[in-house]
Amino acid sequence: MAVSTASRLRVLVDMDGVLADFEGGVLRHFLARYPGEPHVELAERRGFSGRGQYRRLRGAGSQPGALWLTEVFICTSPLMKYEHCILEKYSWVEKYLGPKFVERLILTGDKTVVSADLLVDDKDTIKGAEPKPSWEHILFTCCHNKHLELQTPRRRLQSWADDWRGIVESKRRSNVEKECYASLTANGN
Ligand SMILES: Cc1cn([C@H]2C[C@H](O)[C@@H](COP(=O)(O)O)O2)c(=O)[nH]c1=O
Ligand SMILES: [Mg+2]
Repeated sequence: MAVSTASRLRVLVDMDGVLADFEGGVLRHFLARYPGEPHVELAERRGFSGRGQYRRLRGAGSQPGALWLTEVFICTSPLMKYEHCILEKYSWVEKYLGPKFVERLILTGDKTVVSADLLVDDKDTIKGAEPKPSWEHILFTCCHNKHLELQTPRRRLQSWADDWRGIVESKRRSNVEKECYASLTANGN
């Protein structure tokens, strides 16, 4: 069966805060290392930078899914202090998602230059060299962003129990509609 290219969808799925419990891990690590120190409960987290919120505090005192015709890549930014982080990210993906996903791991400091239809990511603002990224950013709800009100037409995915299939299918429909419209106008209709 011939399938139009607009039906094929590429989805980038972020790692920290989306597939891996980055915030829970940081808090557990902090409590183990600094027992009794003031800390930020997950319910109190605001803003992407946990480090920033901890600084202010001190100053003051899995399972991506895959639908037919949907390519899924893991798209993650390494820490600037990258010595351990890169190996750990590869090992995490191999351990929890399997070797096939290791081939689908994209490490980049700039997600705007990666081409895809959707990017599921917990970071509320994703900026980079490309002012108009090809993907639509779906904000994955996380403790630090759940209080943000999104401007229309921005969309959220509350968790992996939420309707990610609906988002993928609506994107596919919109791509197919755009392709039909483009071919109609190209044919002078
Ligand atoms: C300070 C701080 C850093 N991060 C880091 C952790 C990851 O290396 C990247 C985000 O990676 P992602 O796969 O693109 O989610 O930033 C963070 O997530 N939060 C922080 O507070
Ligand atoms: Mg993230």
